[in-house]
Amino acid sequence: MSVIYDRVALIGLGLIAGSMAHAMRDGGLAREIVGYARSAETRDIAREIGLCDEVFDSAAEAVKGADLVVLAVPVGAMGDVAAEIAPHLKPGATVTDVGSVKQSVIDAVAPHLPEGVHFIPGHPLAGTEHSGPRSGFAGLFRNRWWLLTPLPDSDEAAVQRLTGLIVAIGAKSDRMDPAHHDLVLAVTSHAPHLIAYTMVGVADHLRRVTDEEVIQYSAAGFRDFTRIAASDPTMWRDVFLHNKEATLDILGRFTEELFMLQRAIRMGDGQQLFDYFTRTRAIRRGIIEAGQDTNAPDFGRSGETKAAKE
Ligand SMILES: NC(=O)c1ccc[n+]([C@@H]2O[C@H](COP(=O)([O-])OP(=O)(O)OC[C@H]3O[C@@H](n4cnc5c(N)ncnc54)[C@H](O)[C@@H]3O)[C@@H](O)[C@H]2O)c1
Ligand SMILES: O=C(O)C(=O)C[C@]1(C(=O)O)C=C[C@@H](O)C=C1
Repeated sequence: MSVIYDRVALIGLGLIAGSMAHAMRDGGLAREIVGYARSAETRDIAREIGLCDEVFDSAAEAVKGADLVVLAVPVGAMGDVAAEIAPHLKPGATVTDVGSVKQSVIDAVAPHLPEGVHFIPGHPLAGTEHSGPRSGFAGLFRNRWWLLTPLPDSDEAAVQRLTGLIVAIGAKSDRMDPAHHDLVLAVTSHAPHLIAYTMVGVADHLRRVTDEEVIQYSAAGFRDFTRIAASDPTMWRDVFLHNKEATLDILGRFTEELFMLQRAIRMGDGQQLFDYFTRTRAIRRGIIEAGQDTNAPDFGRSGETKAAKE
């Protein structure tokens, strides 16, 4: 493959930036990959494992001369990072982000960026419960969606070039309106994470009553919840605080459905339960038939756990 950007600067050196670095290097997609992370420990690890060609001690230094700047920090930190790098950006550079929420990132970042710099917000729909500079791997984005939410005045050539990188990394690219993105992700990612966190919290309370049985005999479904609930607390705190309206809307709908099923159980209404589960099974089968179930089993790669990062 051929070089798409001469110099790429990764701001934040965790799971997503690290996976991009591996994928870009494997594909020869950038002549030079440089990076910056806030914590000195993360920068030292990144240097030790050769994650980038060079790791700088400031974001301002890292973005100098970069053709593509990727903001890969928690969504609550995007605005401050944008303010810090803005005076140092090369004219004509593209700035993108990988945040899990789009409208609030646009509101926080766009006002800081100078004219002549192309801001193209994005979100790869791929991740694991691991984080930190050791957790990335080249195959993370393979066959996964990577959504772009360009602004009305985004430069089409710049969007095409970024799309070229995303496709070369192995992902599938699509465009979406930012508010619509936030609603869709509230359903497919944000509310499910909150439910997983809650379920594991409930089990933790119960564990004290049942003397560890809940954890010891945890079945596959609950294990999946614990994987999700091991995700990074900073990242997910920021997701919920910055996609508040959509998440609360979906959680309201979720609660109504839960009460409806709760009532069916109480009333012994087996038909209602059966019909409901038949409908949800058909949805799952539809996803598989459409080839959308790309959650390959090798995603549980070694790396720091979210809790042990930074
Ligand atoms: N993990 C996922 O499943 C996933 C998937 C898609 C998108 N995202 C999004 O990607 C972004 C990064 O997530 P990740 O999983 O790579 O996180 P991570 O915790 O693995 O890495 C985050 C990096 O940002 C750095 N950082 C934190 N605050 C900073 C600040 N104020 N200034 C500079 N650096 C800072 C940390 O040192 C770390 O290097 C987040 O916005 C997240 O919403 C995550
Ligand atoms: O597989 C996982 O660990 C994930 O939760 C990844 C996941 C998701 O919900 O699908 C999490 C957050 C992101 O913004 C994108 C992807």
